[in-house]
Amino acid sequence: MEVPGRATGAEAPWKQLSAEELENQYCPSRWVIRRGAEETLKMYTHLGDKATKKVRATRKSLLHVPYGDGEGEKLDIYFPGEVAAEGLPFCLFLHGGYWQSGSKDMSAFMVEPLTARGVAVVVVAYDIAPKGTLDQMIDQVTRSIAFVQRKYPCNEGLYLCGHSAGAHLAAMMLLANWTKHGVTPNLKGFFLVSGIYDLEPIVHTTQNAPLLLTPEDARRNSPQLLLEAALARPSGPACRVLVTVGQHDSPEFHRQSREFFQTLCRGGWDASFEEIPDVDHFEIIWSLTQQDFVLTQMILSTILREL
Ligand SMILES: N[C@@H](CC(=O)c1ccccc1NC=O)C(=O)O
Repeated sequence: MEVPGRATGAEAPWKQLSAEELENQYCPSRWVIRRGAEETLKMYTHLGDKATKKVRATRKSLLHVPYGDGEGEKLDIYFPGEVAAEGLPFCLFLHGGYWQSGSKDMSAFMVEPLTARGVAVVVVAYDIAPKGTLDQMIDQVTRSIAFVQRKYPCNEGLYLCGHSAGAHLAAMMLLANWTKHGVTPNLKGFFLVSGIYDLEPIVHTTQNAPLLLTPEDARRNSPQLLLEAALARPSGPACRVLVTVGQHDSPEFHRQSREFFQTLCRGGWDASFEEIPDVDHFEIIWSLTQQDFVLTQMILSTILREL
């Protein structure tokens, strides 16, 4: 089946936007509909904090586990039962915040509903900018996955979920070269939520101030370009990729998700695309605290169907 996409060589659509409009399109809080931008960002922090405190008090967990020697290379593991069991599916979560804000300590959104259904959740920290560069973050995420595979070799599957900038980091793992890590992680699925896959437009926005990405850095770290060039299925055959975007995400975020999905299809990946109704860029992730949220259900049914 021919999947429609941009013809090679055609000008990228974002290049036709004015500097002001580009800034607007890549500032997710300007597109929220139910509350103001500032109130939304506060609520996101508050709900993340609250969910994290709650699961740390109620779930069996291993907190601040080092996956490398760096100060920031830590992860939290939350278990479904009373014991730190091994033969479980593990869902690793990568928080968003434009690679410059957020932390694992306010990002345990999906922990309660997933652990309630028998899935262990790992919330991964990485060094955000300006401390970390994008190349370092990608390397850290790669090592965190190798670490979990090594620690739990009898796992029932590793699933990777990322939000926004975290979805970018997760998507880069579709292209990871595991040979130098001496372990092949049992990756069975990717849940990419409101992500950015082509970083080039970011270079021309104020979001780039702490990141200091050159156009070359952006291209080297863009899964959209890397997959277009590879057009192959780099990972195991039984790996599913769910690309989702919020109904109220900006048109550029919609375009990025749709084009990434189309490229995945062309590369032979088992990919699907869902626009999640009635949510903005932040509601899409904080609603994962709810068992009956449509995206929580999609994640759970993907993981549990595989068992
Ligand atoms: N300064 C941005 C914040 C932002 O983009 C963001 C915040 C929390 C979680 C994800 C985000 N976006 C992408 O990583 C804004 O105002 O929308």
